[in-house]
Amino acid sequence: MTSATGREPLTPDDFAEHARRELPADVWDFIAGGAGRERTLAANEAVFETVRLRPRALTGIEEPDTSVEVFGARWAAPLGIAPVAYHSLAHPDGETGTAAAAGRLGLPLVVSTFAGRTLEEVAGAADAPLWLQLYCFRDAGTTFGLARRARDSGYQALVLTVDTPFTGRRLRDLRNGFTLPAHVTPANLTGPAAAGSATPGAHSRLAFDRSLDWSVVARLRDLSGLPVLAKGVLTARDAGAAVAAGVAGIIVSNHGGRQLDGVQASLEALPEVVSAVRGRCPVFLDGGIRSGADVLVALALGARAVFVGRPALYALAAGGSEGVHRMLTLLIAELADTMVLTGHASPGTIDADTVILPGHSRPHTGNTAPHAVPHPMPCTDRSPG
Ligand SMILES: Cc1cc2nc3c(=O)[nH]c(=O)nc-3n(C[C@H](O)[C@H](O)[C@H](O)COP(=O)(O)O)c2cc1C
Ligand SMILES: CCCCCCC(=O)C(=O)O
Repeated sequence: MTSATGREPLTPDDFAEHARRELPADVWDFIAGGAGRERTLAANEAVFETVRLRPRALTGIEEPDTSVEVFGARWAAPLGIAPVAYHSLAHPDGETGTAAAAGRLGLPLVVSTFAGRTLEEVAGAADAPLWLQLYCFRDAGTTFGLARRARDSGYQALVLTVDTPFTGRRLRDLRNGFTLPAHVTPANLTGPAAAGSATPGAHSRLAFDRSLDWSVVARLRDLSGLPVLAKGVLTARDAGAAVAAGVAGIIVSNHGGRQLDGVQASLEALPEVVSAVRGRCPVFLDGGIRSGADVLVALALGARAVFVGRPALYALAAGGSEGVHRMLTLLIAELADTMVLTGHASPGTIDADTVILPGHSRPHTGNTAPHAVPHPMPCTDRSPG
């Protein structure tokens, strides 16, 4: 697991560089790419470059405790792995390798509806919390069957993806004519819900249920007995609808820039959602997290915890399960260092005054409570990557 320069990877970007060399070009494009002109994809990472941290000196903190409690479970850090389809595209270790790596570190994994391993196999490979991400199929029995299997095999929550009536227009995949290699199949699906020979985009248009409304949250919760989170919320209006529908949590996400190109970066949308939720459920974030400092910034703007998507697949491609373990270890170490240097002994004290947002020479000073909501993020100026 060495980079082009022959060195050990030290950051998620180092793993990405390795993965780019390892993977077939069309597989790299499927993972790395976004929708349309990839403006939102670029914005997700670029927005973190615009936030400044405020250090604190002589705080006496020797070893910070990075752990957080989520739905009664202790995570070793406010960090988990976002649902990403088909880990076996990146490495034969697949989702079981990712789950084992996350589990060794006490971090959660959200398993995709389009996992290449069965829910039960993944549950057997991990000690840490598992959540199941759900897409809702036109055949509702398929969706509800997945929810029941998750409950029966010890998954702790369901994550309903609400931003995907069909997958976005991913131009790289269209230009490449991307289809899945024969060995990569959705292990938990059969019949019309399984992708068959169609491209992922075409299959989603045939199989996903576009008639859904927010009442599906209560149906999933009632039949599984599991908490249901909504993933893909970017506005106060949708946050209010999600809370009214009874979600246990919200994941602020634009699907890694793969759905509606041109929407805000996840971090830009976070303060609006946190403000609308008013503490009624925890708010999480994914999109563009590439360092421990990024984790801290998202917490300062109100996230309870964050998830990484592509970095997990890149690390898997670079070094299998060990690669994922290494990448997560680096992120936790970076977070711990950043906490010491900004004066936080635990995630619960990371507040809005820890950061300065673009356009503000001084930090927000009105409310120093943990997870206070600072000024809205102004739009950032950027070009597609
Ligand atoms: C290759 C790939 C596959 C994905 N598959 C799913 C999926 O099956 N379900 C889902 O809700 N989100 C899926 N996502 C979106 C991720 O859950 C997450 O929102 C996004 O990757 C976060 O951004 P990041 O990659 O910058 O960390 C996928 C993302 C990628 C890159
Ligand atoms: C119909 C198969 C689609 C897999 C979708 C995975 C996903 O969400 C993604 O962003 O890609």
